[in-house]
Amino acid sequence: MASPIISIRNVSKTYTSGFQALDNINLDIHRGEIFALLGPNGAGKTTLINSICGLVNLTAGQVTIDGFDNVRQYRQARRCIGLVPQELTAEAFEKVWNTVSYSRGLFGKRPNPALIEKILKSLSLWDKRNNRMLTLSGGMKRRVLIAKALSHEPPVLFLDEPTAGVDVELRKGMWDVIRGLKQEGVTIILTTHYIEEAEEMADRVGVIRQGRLILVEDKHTLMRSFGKKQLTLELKQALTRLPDTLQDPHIALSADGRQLVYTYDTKDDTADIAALIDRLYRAGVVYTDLHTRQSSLEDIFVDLIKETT
Ligand SMILES: Nc1ncnc2c1ncn2[C@@H]1O[C@H](COP(=O)(O)OP(=O)(O)OP(=O)(O)O)[C@@H](O)[C@H]1O
Repeated sequence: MASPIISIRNVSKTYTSGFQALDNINLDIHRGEIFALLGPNGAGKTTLINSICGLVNLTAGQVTIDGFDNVRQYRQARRCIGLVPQELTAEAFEKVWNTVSYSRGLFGKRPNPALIEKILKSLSLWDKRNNRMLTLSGGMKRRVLIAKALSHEPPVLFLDEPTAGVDVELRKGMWDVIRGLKQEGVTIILTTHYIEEAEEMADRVGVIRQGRLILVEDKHTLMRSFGKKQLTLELKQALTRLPDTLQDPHIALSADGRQLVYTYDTKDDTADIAALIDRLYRAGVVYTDLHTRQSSLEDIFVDLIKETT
């Protein structure tokens, strides 16, 4: 297997306040993947990103980026990274084209107007290139920050809450941009509060809680192994209680007695829908409709966070 593009070994961070924000994190990021870092507020996501990018001094441990140690070889390591911070900071009076070109210059790269044009076009910012930053909407400002982060052609892009406060349509547009970057070979690490965002895009998911990485898993494997399915039957007549023949830990009656919900593991071969239907028939339970629902990454995430509380 190819060497990881980022390697994080035994990383801990205790702020000067004495607060331990990261506790012995070990993680490899694969080349070309989209890795989503999930966790509740204050879990340590931004601290981890900032630690990798060399913006936070590590208390212990080591990070290498494309083989470069992010402390001893800071300049080389930093060149490999584009960082889009959570906060929308921008030079208000600067024009879009200038601010993006300037960012490239900061990394000692020669001007490359054709590249800047390509980046601005891919982010639908081309017609805004002569606008001053203060005239842009929040969604546009965020895209300018992505353009700045990409201006020096880094192989790795960090996106801290890329779609926070962005409306649904723009969020979907942003997802397309991120997918496009992956197709160009950029490795992407993002944090998000919108679990749907991770479900939509991530190849792998990491869950961080109270400074500890409690799970790292391929998204599809995670959804298969933790996923549950629910079969809901709309009853013709409300029941006051479940008939004795239907007493089963997998079967529940809704509070109003109008729905019967059968929950089963997607990987459980013993889940037998035909047998359930037969039991309902024998118990004289008549239903008018039925539908199934697969648990989302959000359900899994909420369960995970609960379990480790
Ligand atoms: N400079 C600092 N000094 C002291 N404590 C800090 C500092 N920066 C962050 N913290 C604390 O470290 C913890 C982790 O913060 P961090 O911003 O990494 O969390 P997060 O997972 O990114 O949260 P959010 O989802 O709210 O952005 C929080 O409890 C925060 O208060």
